[in-house]
Amino acid sequence: MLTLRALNGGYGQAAVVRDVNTEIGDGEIVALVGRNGMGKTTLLRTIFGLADRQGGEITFDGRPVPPKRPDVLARWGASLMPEDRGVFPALTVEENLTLATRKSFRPVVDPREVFPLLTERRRQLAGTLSGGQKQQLGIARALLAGQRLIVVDELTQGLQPSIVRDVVDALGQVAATGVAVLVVDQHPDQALDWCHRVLVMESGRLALDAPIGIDTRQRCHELLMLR
Ligand SMILES: Nc1ncnc2c1ncn2[C@@H]1O[C@H](COP(=O)(O)OP(=O)(O)OP(=O)(O)O)[C@@H](O)[C@H]1O
Repeated sequence: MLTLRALNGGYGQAAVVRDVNTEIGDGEIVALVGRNGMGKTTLLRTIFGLADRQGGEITFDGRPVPPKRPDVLARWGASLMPEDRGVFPALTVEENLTLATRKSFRPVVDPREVFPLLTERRRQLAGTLSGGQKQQLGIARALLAGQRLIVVDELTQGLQPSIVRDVVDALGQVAATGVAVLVVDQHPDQALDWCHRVLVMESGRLALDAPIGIDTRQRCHELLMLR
């Protein structure tokens, strides 16, 4: 579904993402991990046309994705929750959810059931929510808009463990219907427990791209120096 070929990206003259090649299939849940500053966010931004594509190709369901056109991927059913959560602070919670809703698509998991708080606070301005509450709203928006692909930068940022479990469960249910999921997680150790495949970024390149298994875990630990 999403294919990256020899992808380079960054900001103006600054090259950050270098020669990334990978493919994410229907229903696959992929974790993108790496130490701080290794280029995870820039890779996501390059895919979505929010950073400069400096070379390479991106295809989505076989169609070439033009650079600098976030609207195209959105129209094709891909959603991104960026690191800053991407909520509209001057709109209410409900308005934020309505804006993310697609006319012809209802996700298999209702984000309002995953995050009851969003119903309780539906009339509150999103800018007045706490960090963890904004995170729930951002993920809910990504679930509503992600008909084919859901991408979340820093999935567990600010979330209590019980909510993380609900989110992971929801993403699993969504993926079971064929939606692909790509998440950056600041707790790679946890992500390895529930993702199907892991991408490890080092200095803008993919140092590892492998299904989760005993060898993968060990290699990941070495690359991330978790032990
Ligand atoms: N707007 C920008 N202009 C120039 N360089 C940038 C910009 N944003 C990020 N960078 C640089 O790109 C590199 C990769 O940053 P990026 O945020 O993609 O890494 P990351 O792996 O997501 O890190 P973190 O886990 O800390 O968010 C860093 O060296 C960073 O300083």
